[in-house]
Amino acid sequence: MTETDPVKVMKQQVGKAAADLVKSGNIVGLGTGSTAAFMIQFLGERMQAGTLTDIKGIPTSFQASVLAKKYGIPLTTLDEVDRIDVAIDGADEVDPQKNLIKGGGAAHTREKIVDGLAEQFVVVVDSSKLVDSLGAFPLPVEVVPMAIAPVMRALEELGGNPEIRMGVKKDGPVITDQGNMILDAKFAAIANPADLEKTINNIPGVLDNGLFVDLADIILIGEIKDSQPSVREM
Ligand SMILES: O=C(CO)[C@H](O)[C@H](O)COP(=O)(O)O
Repeated sequence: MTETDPVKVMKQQVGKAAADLVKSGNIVGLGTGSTAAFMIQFLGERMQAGTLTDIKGIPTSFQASVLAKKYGIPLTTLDEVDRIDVAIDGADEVDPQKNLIKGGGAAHTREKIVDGLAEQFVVVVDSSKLVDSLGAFPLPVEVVPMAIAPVMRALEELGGNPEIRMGVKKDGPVITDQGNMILDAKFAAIANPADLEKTINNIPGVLDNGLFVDLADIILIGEIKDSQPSVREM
């Protein structure tokens, strides 16, 4: 590993540790984001080295699908399999109860489908993602475009201060893999993630929000201690 940026080193380490958990024959949920991208790369390297055979990936986004193809991981769909053995995905925040905020990459709707179906859901983060309580990271909410105004009003009533996520190197809003828009809602604090997840998802026009409650089984945390990268489990 030649990477020198400490955050990238932590992401790389934890991505490798997660890829090492996958067993031959597994159906694997492939997460989205820069940390999950390292995991997909290491899965491909294990396949090349012959230490991992006969796996199939279920991508959580266009990005994951492109990376899987790049690294030679065969893909399948939820129509074709009746189980996902393990899903490995990043997160934007992780609290001590292993609840998450996801969706920094606008992929949380598909991620919740795939990660939630997996027999084991492994989260890969660098140590900067650990928080005492969720909410400093604005909560991503995927919204059907025609409902954007009423959903914004409903989120404001909940204290969410929503903003439409805008594109980078693209004028106008971010459009998700499903053709929808993203609102980022900044709550002062999220006291009850389970209640808020359900309340937001009950607003007509909302597909899903980035609160992942009681879904994660293992959190792998990349950190740097005494100048050495390491991985610990929560
Ligand atoms: O939820 C996600 C995408 O929707 C990502 O997993 C999350 O944003 C973390 O990304 P990164 O590993 O790049 O920090």
